This record gives sequence, structure tokens and C-alpha cells, in this order.
Amino acid sequence: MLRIDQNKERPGEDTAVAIGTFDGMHRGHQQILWRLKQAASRQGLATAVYTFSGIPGAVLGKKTGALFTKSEKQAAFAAQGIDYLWMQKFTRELADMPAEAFVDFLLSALRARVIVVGYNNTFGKDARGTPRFLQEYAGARGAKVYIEKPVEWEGEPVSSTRIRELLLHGEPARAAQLLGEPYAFHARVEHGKRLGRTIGFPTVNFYVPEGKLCPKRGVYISSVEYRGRKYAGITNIGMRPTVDDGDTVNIESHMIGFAGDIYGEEVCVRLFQYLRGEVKFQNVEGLRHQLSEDREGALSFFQKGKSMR
Ligand SMILES: Cc1cc2nc3c(=O)[nH]c(=O)nc-3n(C[C@H](O)[C@H](O)[C@H](O)COP(=O)(O)O)c2cc1C
Ligand SMILES: Nc1ncnc2c1ncn2[C@@H]1O[C@H](COP(=O)(O)OP(=O)(O)OP(=O)(O)O)[C@@H](O)[C@H]1O
Repeated sequence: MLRIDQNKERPGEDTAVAIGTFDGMHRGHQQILWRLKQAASRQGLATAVYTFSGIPGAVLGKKTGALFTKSEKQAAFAAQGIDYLWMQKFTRELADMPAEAFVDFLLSALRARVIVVGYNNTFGKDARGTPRFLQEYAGARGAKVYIEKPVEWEGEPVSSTRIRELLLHGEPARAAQLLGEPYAFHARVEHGKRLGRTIGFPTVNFYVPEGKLCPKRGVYISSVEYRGRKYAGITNIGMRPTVDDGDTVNIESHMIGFAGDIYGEEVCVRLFQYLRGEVKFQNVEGLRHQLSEDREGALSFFQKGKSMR
């Protein structure tokens, strides 16, 4: 996959292009990319995606985090086998761009001969770039436009907004149904207080990456992937009131059955089920007792045959 927003690189061939924010690469997004690849291969075109590095809501005043960091989004498109990726920083100027100018850009700079969008895609000033507008304007200029019907779950369209709300309400299992896989953090392990190991629960610690959505605070059944191996785990998202009086949210996972120092290494933590809220215990012994129960909860969850994917 080639990033074509950098160094003035452009596709050297005609393309089929999909447009949208694609935050989370949920099942609706997967359907769009399936159609993109199908249309491209039928017509002998390369595949391209025009997307944003953040989420438009963050620029337009909504204070919600995104499901993907920039690098997670780039990795998701690479995994989908997309040939060319244009990742644009979303700005107010971009939001005010006339819809015609945006389509002209797709046709000329990205060499779009096919354009694929979902039923609800809009772009350009005053959201005038509707699927119908696209069909008329791009169609008159020789491009074929595909408009995908909504992919639904429990009778409502799957959307990034809906997934963010589920995660903020502590419903990671339902979020995973819409995403097609559990919500994940890819992070580098940071130093903790080294207290965990003294109570029999060493943890990997990191902070929520800037701009990424922090799910409801509390304790989760999770898995931790490290060097290609997945461990059952328990993860706390919170401020550790028993041992810390700081006010920064931190993510900590205990990997069941793992021993070793992995500071500075990359891990992937996936959230499966919300167990409980964070509690301020009278003493560390109370915390240790609760952590043993949390671990039992995680072990029986995975013993029931749940996959760690
Ligand atoms: C699964 C899990 C659940 C936790 N639950 C709580 C909690 O309810 N209350 C709390 O004060 N700290 C909680 N913690 C944080 C512990 O206080 C912390 O992991 C421990 O002190 C070790 O810190 P360290 O990694 O900096 O050494 C939890 C940690 C984990 C991994
Ligand atoms: N459930 C869905 N079914 C089919 N296509 C979809 C679905 N959701 C989004 N799309 C399409 O996928 C592309 C990228 O979607 P985009 O990320 O912009 O919207 P979204 O997932 O609905 O997010 P939000 O909730 O923030 O509006 C767009 O063309 C959009 O129309």
C-alpha cells in the first residue's frame, strides 16, 4: 500500500476510490471495501481510499475520541490490501470545500473511474455532496458510482458513532459485534510503580493514546497479544485510587500465566467484557483479593470457548 498524500505522489494508474472516515473499520466499512475490490478487479483498476487522519467531529467541536489512532487506521487499510491511501487531515477549510471541487479532485488527482460510497455518505460545504449528487456529477464525467445499502445490526445501521457509544457505556461485547472484532489498543508498555508484582499481579501499563476513545472506566476481561502470542488478561482503565492519588487515566493489564519484563515493547490489548467499576479499597490486601476474583472471571470466560481474537 502506498500513502499518496505525502511527497506529492499520485496513482500511476486509473483507480476505484472509496471515500469516508472509516473510523474503526466496522462491518459497514468492510462492505464498502469489499465492493471497491470487486468493482476494481472487474474493471482492471487499482484500489484507492480517500480518508481522514482524525475524525471530523473532533474538529467540528464534538469532544469524542476516535476508535482508531492514525497508525491503527493505516494498518487497517494495509490489511485490507488497498493499493493507494490518501489520508487527509480534516480542517474547517476542507469542510467548506465545494462538493464539485472535491469530486474534481477525485477524478483528476486520484484518477477515479469508479467511486464507492455508503448510503449516508456526505461531503463538501453544507453536506451537498450526497450519493445522488455524486451519481449525477461524477456520472456526467464518465465515472461509475456505486452506492451501498446500509449494513445493519439489530435493525439499525452499523456506524462508528454507535460503536463509540457502546464503548462509553461499557458494552465491549456488543461493540465487537459491530466492529467484527474486539476494540483494541496498540501501545508501547510504559513503566508503572512496580507494586503489582509485589501483590502477585504484575501489569503492563500505558496511557490512552492521544485522540483515541477511552471506554468506560473499570475492569475488563481482555486479551493481551505480545510477540504474536495471546494471553488471557484482566485490564483496568482508571486512576488506581487505592495506590495512587493522581488524576490521569491509565490502562493496566495483567497477563495471566506470563512472567517477564516487557517495558518498551509493543502489545495489543483487546476488550471483551466489562466486569466491574474501579473501587478504592481500604488496603492492598482487599485489592489483591478482588484481583483474584477478576482473574477467575477471565479464566472461566475463555474456558467457555471464547476466542481471544
Ligand atoms: C485488573 C485490574 C483491576 C484493578 N482494579 C483496581 C481497583 O478496583 N482499584 C484500584 O485502586 N486499583 C485497581 N487496579 C490497579 C492496581 O492498584 C495496580 O495495578 C497495582 O497497584 C500495580 O500498579 P503498578 O503496575 O504501577 O505496579 C487494578 C489493576 C488491574 C490490573
Ligand atoms: N452500516 C453501513 N453500511 C454501509 N455503508 C456504510 C455503513 N456505515 C458507513 N458506511 C459507508 O462507509 C464509508 C465510510 O463511513 P464513515 O466512516 O464516513 O461513516 P460512519 O461509519 O457512518 O460513521 P459516523 O457514525 O461517524 O457517521 C461511507 O461511504 C459510508 O457511507
